[in-house]
Amino acid sequence: MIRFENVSKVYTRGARPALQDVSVDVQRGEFVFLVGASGSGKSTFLSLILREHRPTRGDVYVAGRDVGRLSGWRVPKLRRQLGVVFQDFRLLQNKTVYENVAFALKVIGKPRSVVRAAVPEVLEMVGLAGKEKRMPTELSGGEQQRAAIARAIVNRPQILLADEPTGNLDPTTSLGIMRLLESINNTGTTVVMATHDDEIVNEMRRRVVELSDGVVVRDEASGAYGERESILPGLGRPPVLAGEA
Ligand SMILES: Nc1ncnc2c1ncn2[C@@H]1O[C@H](COP(=O)(O)OP(=O)(O)OP(=O)(O)O)[C@@H](O)[C@H]1O
Repeated sequence: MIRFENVSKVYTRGARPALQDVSVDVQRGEFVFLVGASGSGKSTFLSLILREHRPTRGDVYVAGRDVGRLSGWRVPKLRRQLGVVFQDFRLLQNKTVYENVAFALKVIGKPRSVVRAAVPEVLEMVGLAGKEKRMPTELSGGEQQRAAIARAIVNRPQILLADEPTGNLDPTTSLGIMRLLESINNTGTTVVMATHDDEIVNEMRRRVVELSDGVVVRDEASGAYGERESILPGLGRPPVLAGEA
């Protein structure tokens, strides 16, 4: 579904590459955490999928298309296959929850009948039924992120990209957001999530791709946030219930 083939990205000539010879293959339906220190290249990785930038070397394939070589007029079609959520939610502040989600469909020309059917359904799915008329400022952080996720998936994209979606949320709220992302993934949507949230990565036990200075230093099928687990066995693992061991 997403394939990076020997991808390097240099933003400024002479500067250190933001990504260096990155090769990663994400299958349809996978859930992948992108981890790494600040500046390691996570956002750059996502921006190449979105064709916000083009690779300096190598190729990025999304749903079979070489997105670096896509002509400009095809980029909107690519982006329709991609839902995106951010740490800071990015809701339109002068629109209600309903309008925020409906807007995502209207701008791509969906007829009113589709909007009327799809918006309540997706708001129900993310747990915001009954809060359609609230303005973003009348929602908690977790609810704002749920609204942003609803907006990202209302068009049923094949891929959901999330850049630090729990970065502004407390641990309990974050867990709720992760359960939601998990349920979206369970419907077949491929999810790639950049995060610093070690607790969540350790809890979820999904594939982990770790970047360090733009280089993939780890790619584990069912990984933890960091290597320290191998030093401190048991850390971050779910507690073993009595009788289970
Ligand atoms: N638009 C840009 N122009 C120039 N350099 C950039 C640009 N975007 C990112 N960089 C540089 O590329 C490197 C990787 O940055 P990137 O934002 O991808 O890292 P990150 O892992 O997402 O960091 P964070 O966790 O802080 O969001 C950094 O050195 C950064 O300064």
